[in-house]
Amino acid sequence: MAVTPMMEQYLKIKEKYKDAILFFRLGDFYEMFYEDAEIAAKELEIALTGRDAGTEERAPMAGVPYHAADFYIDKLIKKGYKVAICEQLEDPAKAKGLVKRDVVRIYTPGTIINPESMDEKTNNYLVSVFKGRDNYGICAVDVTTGDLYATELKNCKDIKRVYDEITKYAPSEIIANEDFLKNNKYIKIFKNNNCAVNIYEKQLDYEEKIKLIETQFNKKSEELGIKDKPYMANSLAALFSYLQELQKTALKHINKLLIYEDNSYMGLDSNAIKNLEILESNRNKSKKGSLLGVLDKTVTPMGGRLLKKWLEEPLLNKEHIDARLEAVEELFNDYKNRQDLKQFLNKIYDLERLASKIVYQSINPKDFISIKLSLQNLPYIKEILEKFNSRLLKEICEKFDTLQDIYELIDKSIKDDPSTQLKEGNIIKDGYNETVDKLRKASTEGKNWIANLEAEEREKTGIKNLRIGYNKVFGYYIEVTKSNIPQVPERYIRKQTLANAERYVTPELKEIEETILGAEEKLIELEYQLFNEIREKVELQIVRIQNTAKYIATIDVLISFAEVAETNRYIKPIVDYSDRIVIKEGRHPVIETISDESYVANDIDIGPENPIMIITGPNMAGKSTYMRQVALIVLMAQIGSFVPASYTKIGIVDKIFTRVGASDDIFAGQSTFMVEMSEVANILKSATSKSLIILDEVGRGTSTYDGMSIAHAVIEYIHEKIKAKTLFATHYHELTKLEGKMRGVRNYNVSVEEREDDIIFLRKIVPGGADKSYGIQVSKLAGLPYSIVERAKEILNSLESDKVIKSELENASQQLAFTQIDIFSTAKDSLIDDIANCDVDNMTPIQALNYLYELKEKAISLRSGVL
Ligand SMILES: Nc1ncnc2c1ncn2[C@@H]1O[C@H](COP(=O)(O)OP(=O)(O)OP(=O)(O)O)[C@@H](O)[C@H]1O
Repeated sequence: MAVTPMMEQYLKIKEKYKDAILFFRLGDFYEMFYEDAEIAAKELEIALTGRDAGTEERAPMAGVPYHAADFYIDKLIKKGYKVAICEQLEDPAKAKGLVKRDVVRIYTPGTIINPESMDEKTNNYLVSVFKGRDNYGICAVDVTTGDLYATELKNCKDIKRVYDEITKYAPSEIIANEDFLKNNKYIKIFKNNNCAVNIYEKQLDYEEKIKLIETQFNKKSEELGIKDKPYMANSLAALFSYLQELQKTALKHINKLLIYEDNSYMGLDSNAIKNLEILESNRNKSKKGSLLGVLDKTVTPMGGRLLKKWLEEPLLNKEHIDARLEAVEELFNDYKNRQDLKQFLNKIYDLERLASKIVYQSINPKDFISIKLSLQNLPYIKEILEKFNSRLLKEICEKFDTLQDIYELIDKSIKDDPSTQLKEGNIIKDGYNETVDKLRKASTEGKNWIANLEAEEREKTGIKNLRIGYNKVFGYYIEVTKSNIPQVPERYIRKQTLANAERYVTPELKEIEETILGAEEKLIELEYQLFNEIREKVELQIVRIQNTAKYIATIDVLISFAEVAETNRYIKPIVDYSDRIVIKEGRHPVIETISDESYVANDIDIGPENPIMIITGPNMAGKSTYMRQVALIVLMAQIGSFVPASYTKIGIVDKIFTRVGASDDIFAGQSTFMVEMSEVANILKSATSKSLIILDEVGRGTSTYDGMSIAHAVIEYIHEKIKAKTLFATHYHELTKLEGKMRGVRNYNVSVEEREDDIIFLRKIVPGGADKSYGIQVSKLAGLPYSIVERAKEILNSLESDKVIKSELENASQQLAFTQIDIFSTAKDSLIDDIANCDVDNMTPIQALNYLYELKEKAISLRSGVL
């Protein structure tokens, strides 16, 4: 049996889009067939039916209504499918034979353009990566806003670095050349985070690739800054050809290429962003409980997105930081104008995403009203901006384009309450176009004619409930109920019989109908055409709209900083190029807002002569909080925000590193200790004297001695080679001995007060090392059942007199002395004497451990001939 012509058409198109679910437009529905239908029925929870395909078996079919398609497309995309939209390319009513159809757009996670389904304060990035040996080109685009960023990583042997760069964008889709995907353990992490990762390579000559990019921006490669950046150019070319294939439209809103270098911003790797809980809290993966959660008081989606970007890209240039800080200060001090500005910002819609909808031709008349209502506020915003004097606000004010010509165009052309559908009319305002006015008159007058005719016919026939109605099949008709049929005059022509009524037409009614319907049809067509013309006119101004949108975003973030500073009692930090970090009465910006206990402020003062702080103290005392608070205050200062402290002077930091707890690599299948060590290695490789390093219990992942030795060696390396400012929290109290031995090392502890069996956390950082661990007391505080705490104490006591442990320690120390260390016999004798004279039996395990540690050091010194 031959398949039906429509099915043949379907199969032909489907053949070209095998990897996508094909939405095949049939009238008011998108239908899916065969396997696509089965997937859609399951994933979208819609009915699976069948359709005669001309074959022996009916073709499985599932469909969604055209008007609700966005919802279903989103659902499939979120589940990782690609969706191809096949439209009718001609009016079915006018088509001769089979309606022409073809795919007009393909949606993937990184290319959906329906902003309603996204969090408005989050960008949706598609990242393109090109790898050539150890060089990488990376670019990221948000097609809903037109934002495009690109960078190149040269001689990059560390794939984690590339992972960090991509992770910054939290992409929903990555395309890359095959090389990049080969043996790349991080791909799994992206996929686990619901990011689609696929190979995409366009077989073009390099010259053709450059041409493709130049055409997109209408600029030469020198001007674009990609001339000597072949890897970046490759990634950009792949991106644009991919988008063109998918979207089949010119991408006019992607008109700016923002190139940045490795050192354009403070280096913040994915670990730091995660450990410092900058964008989301680690506990519940939400904005609440993160720095972003505290700082975000933005009122526009554009501001919300920009704030995220600023948080990930703290500045390095004092002048730029100061410009932001001065603006925040001015807004902070001027409550009245700040509130006025905020009130106007509050009325502004997402201009960036609306501008993109113009390009994609998915904008509807109501969206235009949103644009108009937004633009209406811009002159007031500019007026208020004129009252400010700080550099940044002045500059924004000067460049601020109020877009009033666009406002006027929309105002005079689009109705205030238009329909959302383009093909329903009711779009164009009266007075904008003469023909529209005329047609509209004809159609409204036509309606009066109908009303008059109805009254006339009632009069003539004496049928009181005679009524003129309309439906799509018969057009206008006269309806008479069954009981009145005997009164129907002969000139009525019967058209339809209903249960209780009959429907008729008359020649006169048909004449009026023709005039009305002709006018309405023409009106709808003309309104549609005019709407497209207006859209095209606004599209020409898209860059201006985008620029204004960015200024609005900037003002919004600066106001947000000022508001938070006021609510949370922040102060303006001083930034300079000194190498010191001085913070007085600093607080953790997040913990201070969510903690039940009142927050205890702490100081820090580290610089070239004392760059390393070793911080000891019991569990729960507040070591991690303190270290994170220092990093967060530095970061806040460098994004231009005020900070939670009473005084702050920050010597600009080039990178912040953190080594705390678990990281993404654990998910890539490495052991805790492996991850810990490779992270430490990475920090030691990348940090400079201008960096800030936070190390929380490094060495914990292995046995005590190994761990302690590693911690010791790491501190030594940082002290001698890197000289970075380092905060090192540890439970190894032995490390506090380094204070006397290395000049730049200082001991601090988070103080506690011991009361009988309990401890009280004072949360104050004080000089000196802690001398006890209080592990059991802390577990009691943490709610460990009483019986277990008591049992733990018993065990501790028994351990303290446990001979087995002591003799093991003794054995170990003897082994150390005899077998491992090659030393002169006299020296060896002195060690043996030491061990022999030592009263191990009367030591606690801790003392014994300390003793062993001393022995080890002594043995090492002996070997190097120091003694
Ligand atoms: N300065 C402070 N003021 C008030 N509360 C604090 C302060 N510092 C820490 N806290 C509270 O103490 C809790 C524990 O702090 P933190 O996790 O920093 O301890 P820690 O010493 O790092 O513990 P561990 O060694 O077990 O990791 C925090 O969650 C917070 O609620």
